[in-house]
Amino acid sequence: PAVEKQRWVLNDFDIGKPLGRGKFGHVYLAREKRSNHIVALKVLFKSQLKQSQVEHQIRREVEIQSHLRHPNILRLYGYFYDQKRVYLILEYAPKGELYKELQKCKYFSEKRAATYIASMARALIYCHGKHVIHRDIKPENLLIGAQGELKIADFGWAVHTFNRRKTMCGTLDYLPPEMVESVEHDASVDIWSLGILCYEFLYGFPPFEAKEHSDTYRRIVLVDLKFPPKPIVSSAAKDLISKMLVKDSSERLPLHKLLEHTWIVQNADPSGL
Ligand SMILES: Clc1cnc2c(Nc3ccc(N4CCOCC4)cc3)nc(-c3cccnc3)cn12
Repeated sequence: PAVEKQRWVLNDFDIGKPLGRGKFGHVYLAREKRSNHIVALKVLFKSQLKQSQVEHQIRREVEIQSHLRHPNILRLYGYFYDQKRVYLILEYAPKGELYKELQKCKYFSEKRAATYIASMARALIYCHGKHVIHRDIKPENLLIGAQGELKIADFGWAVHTFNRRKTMCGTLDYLPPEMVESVEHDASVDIWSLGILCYEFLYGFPPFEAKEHSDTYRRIVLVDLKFPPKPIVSSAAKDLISKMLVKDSSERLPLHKLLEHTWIVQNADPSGL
């Protein structure tokens, strides 16, 4: 559509209040002057991107997110840049950041948690169908839409998995580095992270949290999964989490099976908002 070909410039927007600070710059509320369309404008400083060598990551984020269309994935409408900055034109999420909501509530009810997890599963099924792995599912990357629905934002760590044949026929010798750089993991990394997210929604902290990184690392590789006595959580919820946090990635519950799990069927709001 025409909007895709649009060459945006900063002057096309009225800039509003800062919504918050990201790692490489600020996010502002903004209004596109011709359409009066409200958007979020993420401003990234080229100097900082260069310093942290993340230009390719931003380019990948734009490439991937601009092609995804799903109610639970934040839209990326376009981008532009000037001398010093890169600007991402993003869908505005009117109810802000999910992790602040989780901090406020401490933990979510089983109905709210299941509704969020079901919508995340549907968004990830959509991504995986397009050979996109998010790889960075966590509360900080989730925003809340106008009807309270979850929006996966920040595809900074997403990758496009080449639907490669398992064995590369012929020699690898002629493959460029980016082809040989194997996407060492597959889409099941997002199932694991969704299991962590489900646990954190229900208990208020992630399952393998520890003071030292080395302890967290050990608890993850051992899958040292414990369910505290409080808050009281149904055995159906614990059963689902136990089927997602499995060391062998091929044994993790597939996302479409998650949507048929008793806990989801009995607790998720079918509107999926
Ligand atoms: Cl991208 C993108 C799209 N929409 C948002 C958004 N939306 C948003 C809405 C509402 C409220 N408020 C609601 C009333 O209470 C005060 C906060 C905050 C953010 N925030 C961020 C963001 C990013 C970094 C830090 N902090 C917020 C990024 N966004």
